[in-house]
Amino acid sequence: MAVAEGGTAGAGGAGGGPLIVLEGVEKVFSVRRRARGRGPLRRRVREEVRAVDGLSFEVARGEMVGYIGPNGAGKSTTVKMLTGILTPSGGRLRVAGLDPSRERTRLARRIGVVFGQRTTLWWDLPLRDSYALVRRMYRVEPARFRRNLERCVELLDLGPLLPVPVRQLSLGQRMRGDIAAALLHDPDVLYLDEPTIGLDVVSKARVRGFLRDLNAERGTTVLLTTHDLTDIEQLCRRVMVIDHGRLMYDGGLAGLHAAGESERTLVVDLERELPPIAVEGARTVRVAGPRQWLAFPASASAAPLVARIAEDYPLADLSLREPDIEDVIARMYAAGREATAAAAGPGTARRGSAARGTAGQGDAPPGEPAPGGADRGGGVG
Ligand SMILES: Nc1ncnc2c1ncn2[C@@H]1O[C@H](COP(=O)(O)OP(=O)(O)OP(=O)(O)O)[C@@H](O)[C@H]1O
Repeated sequence: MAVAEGGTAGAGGAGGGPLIVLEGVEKVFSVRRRARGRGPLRRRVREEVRAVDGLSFEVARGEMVGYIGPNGAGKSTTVKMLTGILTPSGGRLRVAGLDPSRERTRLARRIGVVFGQRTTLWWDLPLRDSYALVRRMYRVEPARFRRNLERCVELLDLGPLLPVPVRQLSLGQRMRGDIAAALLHDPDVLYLDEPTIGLDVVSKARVRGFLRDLNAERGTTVLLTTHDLTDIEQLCRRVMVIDHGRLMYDGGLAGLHAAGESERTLVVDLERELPPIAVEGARTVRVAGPRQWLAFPASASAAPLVARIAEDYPLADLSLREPDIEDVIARMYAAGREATAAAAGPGTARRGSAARGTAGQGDAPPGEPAPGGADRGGGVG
């Protein structure tokens, strides 16, 4: 596997080596669906859903990795296998040297999990009491618990919230509360699923700042699932893209933009209505009164472009729009498919291969499918 640029090599779980290892991991669900046709008496047929399909990667201790992909790509299924909630149908999986599904209790002491859309806190209890329960569940020594709680309270500004029942907290307050709960037992790995979803700009900045410090100061390994590219931009030097249960890309964010040929948009407000702006390095894609939208490659810097526009046009205001993750992935996926089809000849398009590092560098063939078992996953959290 390719450890991304900036990936920190380090000691793994039991000894040296990476902290998270997946080798050809698969997860196949067996679902029953009504057969095609009409009428209420249609037969129910059993179908396989290959949620994770030959996934291989490693994460070194201290890395902060973005794990992204479109809806239904297999991200949650991967995280559920990493936490031991689901058993893989095939392949090999280790976290901190442990087999998650077989050694789930031991692993629980080494990992923390935060789901943006659900809470692991007790709805009717004050935040403080939820933390006391977490301490008992994880059997955290009192001194260590006090130390960790004090740190989280200070850095996440939780002091005034400790006596408040969880149900009375705002989304941003609850998210900070959840992040603290996941860290009270000093986990080696933190899995974060959409930690900034629905948060306002200030709360997002606070959560991101906290995660950055946590990673820098304590070396906590973080696997971050998000639909917000700014989360990745500000936190992760490495990003993995998964689609249809397969690794499509593993590398830096700049390489991802290049692979998806994604574009950012500069929204320019002029002092008056003018013909479309003509400036090198961007193209005007929309004009509405004095407002114009200019698209430019996401891997390029906006600064020289802004300077050029300001020099030649009466600028009133401007803002920058990041590309949407789904859009970047869709473009990357289409580009990969076209490249593969072109290489294989006419009429032979197949699913894109994993791009590593930067676009087009060393495409790897998708994992060979292997026979899979069938079980149903429970919810996480
Ligand atoms: N318990 C289950 N039983 C049957 N199919 C499942 C189960 N859990 C997930 N799947 C299927 O596996 C595929 C991957 O789902 P998964 O939840 O891992 O995607 P995801 O990348 O987390 O998506 P999202 O961004 O929407 O959360 C989907 O097709 C989903 O319908």
